[in-house]
Amino acid sequence: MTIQTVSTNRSHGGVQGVYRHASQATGTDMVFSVYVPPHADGARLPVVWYLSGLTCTHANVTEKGEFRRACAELGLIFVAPDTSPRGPDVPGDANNAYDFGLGAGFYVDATEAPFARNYRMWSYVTDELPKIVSGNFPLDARRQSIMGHSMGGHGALTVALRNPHRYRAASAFAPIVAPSQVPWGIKALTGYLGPSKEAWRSHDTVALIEDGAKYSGFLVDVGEADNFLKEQLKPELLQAACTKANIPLTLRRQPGYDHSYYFISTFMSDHLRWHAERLKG
Ligand SMILES: N[C@@H](CCC(=O)N[C@@H](CSC=O)C(=O)NCC(=O)O)C(=O)O
Repeated sequence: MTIQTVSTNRSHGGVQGVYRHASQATGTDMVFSVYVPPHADGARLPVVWYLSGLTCTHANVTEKGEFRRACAELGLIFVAPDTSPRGPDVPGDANNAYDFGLGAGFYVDATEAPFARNYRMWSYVTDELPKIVSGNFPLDARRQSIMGHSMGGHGALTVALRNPHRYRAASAFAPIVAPSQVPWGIKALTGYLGPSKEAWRSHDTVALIEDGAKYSGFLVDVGEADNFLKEQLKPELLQAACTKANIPLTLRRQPGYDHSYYFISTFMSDHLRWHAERLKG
């Protein structure tokens, strides 16, 4: 499991790195970023995984997420994977749309041809990448948490609900909470998993909760001026499901904020503090 260093930069006393490796999960090269905060020699640190949204690579949050000052203060490693496999032989959307295929892996292991060969982002983010990061960075695997934005918020919440003992905290910015019920999700889940809605339920936050998944609680921020709020995000469905299942949800509706990294970066340090509280000890 060798990784190649693409770049490293000193930042807030720690190191922001970008790395490349050959992925067995996706059958392609994959690029990810890791911020390691200043720390004592030999220390093992808690880690926050960040899953990005449609059209993103590792670079969007790395360059615009404004997480490093808080991670340095709180002693958190921050890892940002890509959102899909990429390469000349990787199939994408037939019409080059932004919401399927390249940059839009939806954090599932595809079962449908021709996507099943490469689109294995569930295995990548929950299995292969954690092993690679554990083997190359000073992380404490007992202290992990996960967050994400939009499609990545969907990824973070579903990964946490299905692995509640591994991820001690989960939060999201503008997550797609019920992909089975909204256009982005219906397109992606049909394309990757096929038409049977039964197969979608384990990749749908609201359906997972309806089906009995439990979690210690979520922090979710949405912008009230987000153009995707009503058609694609539908936070009210998460609120109803959490209320019914007695899952604590802190849902904050932020007036005037949209879907962009201006929104995410504004509330990033709140989320990291919330994670750090739950990653203590
Ligand atoms: N190009 C599309 C919208 C694409 C978009 O807004 N992508 C978001 C994530 S959306 C849900 O997963 C994003 O994070 N973009 C990258 C960025 O740096 O802002 C359109 O124009 O409608």
